[in-house]
Amino acid sequence: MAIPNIRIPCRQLFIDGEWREPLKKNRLPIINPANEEIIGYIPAATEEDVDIAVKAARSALRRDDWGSTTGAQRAKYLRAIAAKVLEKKPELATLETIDNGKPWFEAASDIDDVVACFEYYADLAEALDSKKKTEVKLHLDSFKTHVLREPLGVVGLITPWNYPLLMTTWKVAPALAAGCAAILKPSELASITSLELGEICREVGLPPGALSILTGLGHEAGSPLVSHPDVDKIAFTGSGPTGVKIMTAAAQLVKPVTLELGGKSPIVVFDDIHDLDIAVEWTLFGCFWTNGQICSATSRLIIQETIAPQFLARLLEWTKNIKISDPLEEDCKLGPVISRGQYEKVLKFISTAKDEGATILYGGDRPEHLKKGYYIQPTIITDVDTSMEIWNEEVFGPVLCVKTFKTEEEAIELANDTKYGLGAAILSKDLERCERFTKAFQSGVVWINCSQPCFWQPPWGGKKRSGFGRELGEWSLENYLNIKQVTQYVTPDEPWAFYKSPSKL
Ligand SMILES: NC(=O)C1=CN([C@@H]2O[C@H](COP(=O)(O)OP(=O)(O)OC[C@H]3O[C@@H](n4cnc5c(N)ncnc54)[C@H](O)[C@@H]3O)[C@@H](O)[C@H]2O)C=CC1
Ligand code: BAL
Ligand code: NA
Repeated sequence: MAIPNIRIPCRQLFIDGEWREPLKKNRLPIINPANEEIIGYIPAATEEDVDIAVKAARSALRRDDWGSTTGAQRAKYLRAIAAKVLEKKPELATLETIDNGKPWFEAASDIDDVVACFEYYADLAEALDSKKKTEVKLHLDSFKTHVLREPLGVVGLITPWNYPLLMTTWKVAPALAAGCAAILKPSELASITSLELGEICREVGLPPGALSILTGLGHEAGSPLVSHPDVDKIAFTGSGPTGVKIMTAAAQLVKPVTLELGGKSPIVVFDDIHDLDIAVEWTLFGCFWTNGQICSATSRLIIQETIAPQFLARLLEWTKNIKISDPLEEDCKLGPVISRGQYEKVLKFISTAKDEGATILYGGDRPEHLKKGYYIQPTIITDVDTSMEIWNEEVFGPVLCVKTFKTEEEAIELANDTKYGLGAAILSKDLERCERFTKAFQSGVVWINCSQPCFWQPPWGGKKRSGFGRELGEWSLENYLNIKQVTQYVTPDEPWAFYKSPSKL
């Protein structure tokens, strides 16, 4: 597919089905991480805009054109959105690349996932119609009970910058499938494609207020959404500290939250791998894909001592072979990290590792041939101790740290030696051993003989400080439904006879 040249659209906030200027008229720069240039501006919403969007969402839920839709009717909107996204795939992939820095072909594959995800939730929306009302068998005949699965209400969706339109879709598609009215707050570091989703919703005639899109800063636009008394739920993906703030604010209103907060996932490699090169490639992909900015990145390589020298030598050769370039170049495999802040943060992690006594086996700096842009070489760090920051903290950049082990027990202990619990991977020919690790890993996702492939049908989410709740699959739909018990007394002419009846008049 040809990579198109493109103009950055200038958008306003998408509220109540139309483009509206933020009340305070503030805008934020869009920065292309590949050349550090300002390439446009996004609107910056504040509390006042959030309030207008919440009112529009409430009104959508009250109106028949959204609030009384069947799942099958909502499925039509979701399929129309999917079709439009597919039609605009080259443009959207390019916008994603120049906003986020990920290689164009990765962005294009994200857009394919976006399409598939909207289609998948269209199917689930349809299927919801037959599950909307289900009977619950009771142990007696004088009552009967059924359960209604209703839209939860107005939901706030706060998303990160690493998979901008895809993370938006993971939340928007199930929320709309369930019949909620959603307000999306994308990351200020990569909002362009989420705003384009607003244009797509307008083009397909999604009823006003079913989805509003408020770009802006976390504390100005995200925080008022979390604290708004008329927002029924928050779904969040992002950093741990922001997750804590959101949970604390939501707790004041006893507002449910789902939190996906990243991690420090292990990849355990045994000496009985099927093939050295295949295992090396999964190890690289597990940590360096998406420029290393993946919440589930397997950024701790735990390698069996017997194979370590050979494995690391080959890992080095493969790493040197990774093409680092402008992400719009066709065979780019590693682009820049998202922002100046992230660039400095990642380099600081590397220098602290050095100061703490680790060895930078490869990388650790800006690639020499790229003078501008937030580029960092793929970096491999050895001689790592479990007390070091690099072993314990999420880097969110192309940095892999390595530790060796002798026994299975030691490998499990190292794998679980983290406050996080999102992903975990094992590479080994012995499937019984893989089974033992699957049980032992303290994580929400396990990969066997691979790392990172992520499909929309299974559940996604973590445990420990990686957060809680599950996205994707049918699990995500449940996040946006209210389960209502309806119990009926079926013999209303028979007295309940709990109190003593007074004498008849
Ligand atoms: N789990 C994941 O997928 C991600 C993890 N991260 C981690 O987070 C670090 C910092 O990246 P940031 O973009 O600063 O992440 P962040 O957690 O601050 O931002 C994520 C989203 O939350 C919003 N937000 C920020 N403060 C908020 C508040 N008080 N109330 C409501 N919403 C708020 C942001 O505007 C953005 O939309 C990265 O270095 C990385 O380690 C970043 C992006 C994704
Ligand atoms: N691979 C997808 C999920 C994430 O990094 O947030
Ligand atoms: Na950007």
